[in-house]
Amino acid sequence: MSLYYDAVSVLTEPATGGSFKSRIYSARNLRAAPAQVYALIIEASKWDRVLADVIEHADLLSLERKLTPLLALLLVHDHLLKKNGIAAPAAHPLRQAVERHKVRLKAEFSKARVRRGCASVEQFKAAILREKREAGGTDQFVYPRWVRINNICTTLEDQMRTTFSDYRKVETIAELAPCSDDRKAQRLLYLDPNIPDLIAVPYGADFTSSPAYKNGEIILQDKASCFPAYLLLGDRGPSDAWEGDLVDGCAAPGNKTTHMASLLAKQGHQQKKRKARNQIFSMDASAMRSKTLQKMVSQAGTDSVVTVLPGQDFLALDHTDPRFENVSGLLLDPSCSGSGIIGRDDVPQLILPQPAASKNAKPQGKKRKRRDDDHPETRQQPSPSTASTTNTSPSDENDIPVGAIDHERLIKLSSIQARIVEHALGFPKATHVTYSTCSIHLIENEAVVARILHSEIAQQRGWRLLRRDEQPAGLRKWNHRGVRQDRGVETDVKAADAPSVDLSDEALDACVRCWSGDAEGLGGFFVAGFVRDPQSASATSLVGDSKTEREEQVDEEDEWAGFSD
Ligand SMILES: C[S@@+](CC[C@H](N)C(=O)[O-])C[C@H]1O[C@@H](n2cnc3c(N)ncnc32)[C@H](O)[C@@H]1O
Repeated sequence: MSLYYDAVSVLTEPATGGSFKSRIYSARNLRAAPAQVYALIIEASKWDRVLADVIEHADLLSLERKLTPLLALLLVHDHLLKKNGIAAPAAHPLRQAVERHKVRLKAEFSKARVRRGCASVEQFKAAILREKREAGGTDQFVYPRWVRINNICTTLEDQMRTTFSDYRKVETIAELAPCSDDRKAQRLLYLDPNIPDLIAVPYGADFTSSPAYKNGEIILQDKASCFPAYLLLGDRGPSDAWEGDLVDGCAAPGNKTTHMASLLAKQGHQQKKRKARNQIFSMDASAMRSKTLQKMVSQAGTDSVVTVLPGQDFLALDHTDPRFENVSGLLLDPSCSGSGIIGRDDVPQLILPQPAASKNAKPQGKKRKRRDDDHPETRQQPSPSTASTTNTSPSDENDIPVGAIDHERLIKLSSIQARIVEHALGFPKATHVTYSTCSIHLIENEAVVARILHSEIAQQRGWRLLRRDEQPAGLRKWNHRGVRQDRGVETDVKAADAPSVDLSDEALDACVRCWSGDAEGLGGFFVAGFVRDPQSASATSLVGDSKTEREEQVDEEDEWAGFSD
């Protein structure tokens, strides 16, 4: 019986870091085998609509008051669909609570199958998976698995000859949509037109045991997360290779750091000839997350290019420190509300039968998708992508959006975000800076950009936005650009007070956006680039600014409690 209790606790406890699967496999409090718990949840989630119907029609929850909706669904799944039935002794009270109703349950299950015109359980399963996709809209919007080729140790051509040799190229992301239960079997591949060396494959594809993944030749990184490094380093070649050192100020787990290293490697022929190689200083204020960063840097083979500064607060970095005197480019991807992160199929959102008490209030058999507040036992936080596909979760690095987002919190976040970018603008030789978030909120995106452009440091030193026509080719043709007003977001702000941003059309066109729920297969994301003419200002006036920043930081100490360690 521990299998079912474990599955219930996994589904109801708040999500912490890591993917759903990795959380189960690393959980210390499970008594059943993690593989069994995971398999039960995944299988039951495929059948949830049917099982909820069967349980409601059999009146199981009214007749067996000990069963909660979630426990009932898991038990009935095994009772009806597992060869050996419920994994508990025959005399166990909960097993008996289900088996007492076996005739009714079986009859309702058969009725549901026949209603769909299916002759076998296999046909039935295919039909309900189709229904699920249609209901979830996932037949229209495809969220693929994104794979970035790591130019430090391989090339796209090499990978096409090896890891992807038996994959068939398709022309659109829509063709990566799952069309059967077995998504892993579909060896389809889409070459991304915006980001060089980026591939999309069907979401179910698993590379974690492939040599290319283990050797760091391929990195699982969402497309939007590749925008900042590409915007910063662009399509440079041997003749105009990047000059100077780079900083990734908010770097863990390290996707964008290793992407910068990979882009530099593409221009690397130059580096061999030069005495001084470009260095990347990569840091994270969280000591714990810096360990992941260091691990990722090593796994990607970038140790010789990247210097990790563990536990380093970017705002405390001294502009006059000789180590940073050649820093010309900085990438800032600070903590944000995470409101652009899509749940995808990480934590299954189960449709449950109605609990006995509320059932009489509604016509029998009517079902709706349960909201979290209907059933405390299903309360769970959305999980990533993916993000992060490098076995880290945006929940580690950003706030997790649950329902409406607190406006006060957004204001605090945006103020730190702006301070972080303004600090970046003060490095004496800096000429290029990118700012990104996985938030969909104007206040964390375009509004931060406007605030930065108006800042004293930006004005003094001649910083401006990198215009669309100056952006790398792949981003120039990306059509989702900055917005003047929030779109489809849920906050506690009244419509009349909703902010709008004072940026010119050209400035908005310089901002790059991604949205979930369209044909691009991404979550919400934002990135903008800032540039300056190196001749346009001196660095001397900046030392005083940085002291003030540190003083301000003490005032806002409560913000720093947000780190996960
Ligand atoms: C969105 S995550 C970064 C993800 C990372 N860029 C990647 O692509 O893998 C934000 C990170 O910024 C770090 N952070 C926030 N404020 C910071 C600061 N002032 N200095 C350094 N790191 C900071 C957080 O600890 C968190 O790990």
